[in-house]
This record gives sequence, structure tokens and C-alpha cells, in this order.
Amino acid sequence: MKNADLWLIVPAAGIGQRMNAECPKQYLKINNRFILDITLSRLLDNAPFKGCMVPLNPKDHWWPESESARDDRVQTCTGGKERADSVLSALVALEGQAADNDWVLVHDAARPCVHSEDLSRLIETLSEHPVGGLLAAPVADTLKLAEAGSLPVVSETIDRSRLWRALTPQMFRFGALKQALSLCLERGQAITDESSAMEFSGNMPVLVEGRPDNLKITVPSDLALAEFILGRQ
Ligand SMILES: Nc1ccn([C@@H]2O[C@H](COP(=O)(O)OP(=O)(O)OP(=O)(O)O)[C@@H](O)[C@H]2O)c(=O)n1
Ligand SMILES: C[C@](O)(CO)[C@H](O)COP(=O)(O)O
Repeated sequence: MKNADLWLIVPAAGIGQRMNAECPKQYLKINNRFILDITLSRLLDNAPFKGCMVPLNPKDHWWPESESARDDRVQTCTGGKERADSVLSALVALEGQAADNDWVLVHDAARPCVHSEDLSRLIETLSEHPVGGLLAAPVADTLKLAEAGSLPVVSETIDRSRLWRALTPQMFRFGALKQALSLCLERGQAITDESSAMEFSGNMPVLVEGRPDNLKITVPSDLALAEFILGRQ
């Protein structure tokens, strides 16, 4: 990695509404460890990050009980209303530490199954690229577009040959990502990942094929699946 350091942002300020659990999903446990701790260790232990920033919910009272709270590689800041606000808060918190040309990898706290091989491939593929990109998985199912209305009925079948599912980490230059996210938020452009912000600013991020088992824990049935995946890796 010539002249550019690697930084990690793990947005963890969500409330896990779709999980409908007794705590935010990043604090549910697999093998008696917080999902957030599993995610952070699988990243920090497998790439030479200069530092890590974790945006937390202002109402988060679980963090002090985490393994990561005692890890001096990890800093925290206050997250925002949406995921994009949390990521921008983390970028602002890294001002003065990260240089504009440094790489920032943003990874969902809710994706503990990320594989070290995917992390290495992402970094190696993009380390000299001018823009950056993201881990993604080609769509393997036939996709249907639903008619608008309460009863979902098929409007059409979508050609899936050029469709990919965006995963994380997503890897972009610190200065460019901060500028792109700020522009989206200023313009009220709703985005759900960092690539969308870079695209809104006119870039074409690289799709780096990743494992489809890099699951985002979102709904209750995902927890057992994540446990099974982690047990097999
Ligand atoms: N304001 C927010 C919203 C989400 N996230 C983080 O972004 C990741 C992906 O978001 P998602 O899966 O949507 O998590 P939640 O927003 O917690 O889930 P829900 O939409 O079901 O509430 C999660 O690690 C979540 O903690 C965040 O840091 N700040
Ligand atoms: C960033 C992401 O995981 C890429 O697929 C996804 O956009 C997060 O969406 P969410 O609604 O915030 O879970």
C-alpha cells in the first residue's frame, strides 16, 4: 500500500428495528460474543488498519461491556439519524488523523461473517485505483418487479445478468468520500451505502466479487444463519 494508510469505519449506531430484539442487533451474541466485537476483530486482525472509528447511538449503553471498548485501536463517536449520517460523523471525527488520499473501508457492524480472503482481495484489487469500490455478489435468483399496490403481483421479470448485491466493506479515499457524503446530505439525496454517494458525485466504483455468505444480520432468521456460517469458517 504505497503512501496511503487504511482506516476502518464500522457504523454501529442503528437500533435494529427489523430484528425486533431486546437490544440493538449489533449487541446480540453469537458464541457468547457481541456481534459488534466479532465484526471488529475479523477486520482489525486481518488488515493493517491505522485506526478504526465506530459511530455509536447516543442511547447506546452496551458499548462499555464490549471487548472492543478495551481495544486501543478503536475510537468511537456519536452516530446520526441514518447510516449515512453516522458514516459522515465518523469521517469528520477522523479529520486531523486521516489524509485525503488515505483509504477508508466502511463495513456494517451487522455483517460479522466477512471473510479475511474477501477483505484482502478488496484491498489488493483497489489499492492503486483512483476511485475505489465495494465487495458485491452477483444476483443468483430470478428477480421480479412488483406492481405498485397492496397485493404484490409481478409486473415484470428483471434481467439479472448485470445485477449485483452490494456488500461491505466499501473502500474509498477519505477526502473524496467525505465530500461525496456531504454533498448527498446537503442535497437531501437519500442513500443506503457509500458507493451511492460516490456514484452521485459522478464516479463508477469497482465491483469486487465477494462471498455471498457475507450476511447482513437484518431479520430474526438471520441470527441462526450467521451462527451457522461462522461455525463453518
Ligand atoms: N443511523 C444509523 C443506522 C444504521 N447504522 C448502522 O448501519 C449498519 C447497517 O444498517 P441496518 O442493517 O439498517 O441496521 P439498523 O438501522 O440497526 O436496522 P433497522 O433498519 O432494522 O433499524 C448497521 O451496522 C447499523 O448499526 C448506523 O450506524 N447508524
Ligand atoms: C450498506 C449495505 O449493507 C449494502 O448492501 C446496505 O445498503 C445497508 O442497508 P440498511 O438498510 O442500512 O441495512
